[in-house]
Amino acid sequence: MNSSSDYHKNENGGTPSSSVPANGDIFGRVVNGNGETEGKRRAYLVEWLNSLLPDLGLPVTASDEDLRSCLIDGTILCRILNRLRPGSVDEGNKSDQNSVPTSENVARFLAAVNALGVPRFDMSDLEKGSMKNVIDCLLTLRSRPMPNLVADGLSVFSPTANCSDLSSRRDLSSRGFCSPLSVEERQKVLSESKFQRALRSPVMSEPSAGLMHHVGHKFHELDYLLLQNAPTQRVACLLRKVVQEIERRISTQAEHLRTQNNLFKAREEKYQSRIRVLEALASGTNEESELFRSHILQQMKNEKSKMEEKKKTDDEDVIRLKKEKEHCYLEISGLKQEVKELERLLADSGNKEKELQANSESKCQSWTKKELVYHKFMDFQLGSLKELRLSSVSIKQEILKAERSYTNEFDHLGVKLQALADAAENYHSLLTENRKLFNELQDLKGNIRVYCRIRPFLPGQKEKRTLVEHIGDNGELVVADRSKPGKDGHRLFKFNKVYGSDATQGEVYTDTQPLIRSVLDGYNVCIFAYGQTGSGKTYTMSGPNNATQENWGVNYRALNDLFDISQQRKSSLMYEIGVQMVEIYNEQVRDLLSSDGTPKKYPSQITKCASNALLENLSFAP
Ligand SMILES: Nc1ncnc2c1ncn2[C@@H]1O[C@H](COP(=O)(O)OP(=O)(O)OP(=O)(O)O)[C@@H](O)[C@H]1O
Repeated sequence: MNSSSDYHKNENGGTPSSSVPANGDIFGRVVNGNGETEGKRRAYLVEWLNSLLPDLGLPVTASDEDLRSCLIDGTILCRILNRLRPGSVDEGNKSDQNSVPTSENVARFLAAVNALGVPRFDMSDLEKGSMKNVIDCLLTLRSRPMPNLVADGLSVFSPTANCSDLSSRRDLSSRGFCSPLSVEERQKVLSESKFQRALRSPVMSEPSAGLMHHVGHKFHELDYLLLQNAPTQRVACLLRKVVQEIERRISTQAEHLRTQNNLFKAREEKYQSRIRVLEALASGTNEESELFRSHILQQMKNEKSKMEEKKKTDDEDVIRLKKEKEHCYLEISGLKQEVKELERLLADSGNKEKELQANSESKCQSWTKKELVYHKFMDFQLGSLKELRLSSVSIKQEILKAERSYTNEFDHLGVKLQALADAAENYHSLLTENRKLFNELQDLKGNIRVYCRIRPFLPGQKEKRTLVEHIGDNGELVVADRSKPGKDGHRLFKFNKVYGSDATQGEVYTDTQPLIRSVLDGYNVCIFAYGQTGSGKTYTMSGPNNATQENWGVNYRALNDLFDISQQRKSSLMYEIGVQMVEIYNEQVRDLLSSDGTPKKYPSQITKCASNALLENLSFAP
């Protein structure tokens, strides 16, 4: 019963979202005028009419005259009735207004309303009278559950139709031709009505474009969420919901199509059986029944053709819906793949997020450690900086102090330097005087000095006895030859100095060394050794073979002093030192520094000697 009530409510154009109460009780109260104003009732009516006929476009604040001008030709009234009960009345087409008088449309509407038992209005009310009756009539239609005219065996025919006469219908009804339908037929018709309602339900009435719009809206929402960086899980969930919604709608559509198919088949069978019954009846009746039969047959044929057309249209709808279904399946499969891809991406992003999180945590820890280290380092550096500042201050003070002391010292040094400069001025004169005195001393010692050195016995001569009897400090040497008698046995020799057999190379050089200084003072000096073979000349002048510094002879020591003294005097004097080396043997002079490597004989006797004591035509090594 509830579904039936809902059905009538929907059939009458009530919508749950409408601000006009869909409940008939409310309109009943409006009709009864229990406090509601006429304007409000008219507004209710206008709103209902707009919802019933969306193309009507009446303003809610429409006046009685607006309503009258809208309803005066009767076309809208017929459309209202046909919307409430399709096929109830023949609608006058706007384009046919010239051919169909407007009064006929109103008359058809009034006849149909009268048949429904709804309080009607007069033509004059609509033309020029009060619109109250018109509004009452329409609101009653709105509020009253609309009887199923077919189900109730009622049909509103056009006044011009042959069977519009109610009496005829009553006759037919009494003969059982137009009697109320059986319970089974009622249920079928009711189910057909349910089917039609299902077709007009939000699911079925929602065209595929609307469905796609809904899906598109979901995707638009998805895009919006993606743009808003919504969690990917929420996006995946939303996609799943979209897919589920599409699947649900497609399955609902398929179910309705199957139901519709079954209904059409059942209805076709019913009409076929009815045709067969009527044909059987027609075979044995009179003229009246023949007429009725032909009428019924014609009507049934018309209905059959209409149903076939409708079936054809529905088949086309089925094909179209199947195509849409396939298209939706394809879209669903695509969406599923996208969902899988998104889930995979979600998993990847989750893993990456974890990795990044772990990396960021480890980096954060390392940076924290580094920060601590840097803080410590900075503290240490700041401490060091403070110490440096303090030390720099103290250093500055010390520098200032040192500067002052250096200034004082410089003053003292200036004084000393002045004294040194004064002393330096006298230095050269003193030095010259010193040299002069030194060389005068050398002259006093004698320009020619003869020293005697006693050679010790060689290792194989230990059994021999020395002839030296006495060596005096003043250079006396007494040689005693016991083999010779008298004075010949004792000979006295006088030298500048006599060196005993135990005298070292250094002691021998001690008396020669001042002469080297005289050389650097510009005097010519000659040192030579004289004696018989094996007496020790080479040993004294050069030293033994492989001699060390300790055993150096006079030559090496003299050259060494030459270089030392010249180095000491290099600030004031520059010396050029060279050497010539010759051997004179058996009155032959040999150049020992000859460049060809072999000592060659000097070509002539030494007859010339340059002022600088160099031998002419002899090799000179600088
Ligand atoms: N003062 C000395 N102490 C130790 N040995 C010495 C000393 N004088 C000379 N001799 C040794 O005596 C030997 C002869 O000496 P050296 O060759 O110097 O004599 P010479 O006078 O140069 O001989 P020659 O005229 O034949 O060249 C050498 O073996 C040398 O080492």
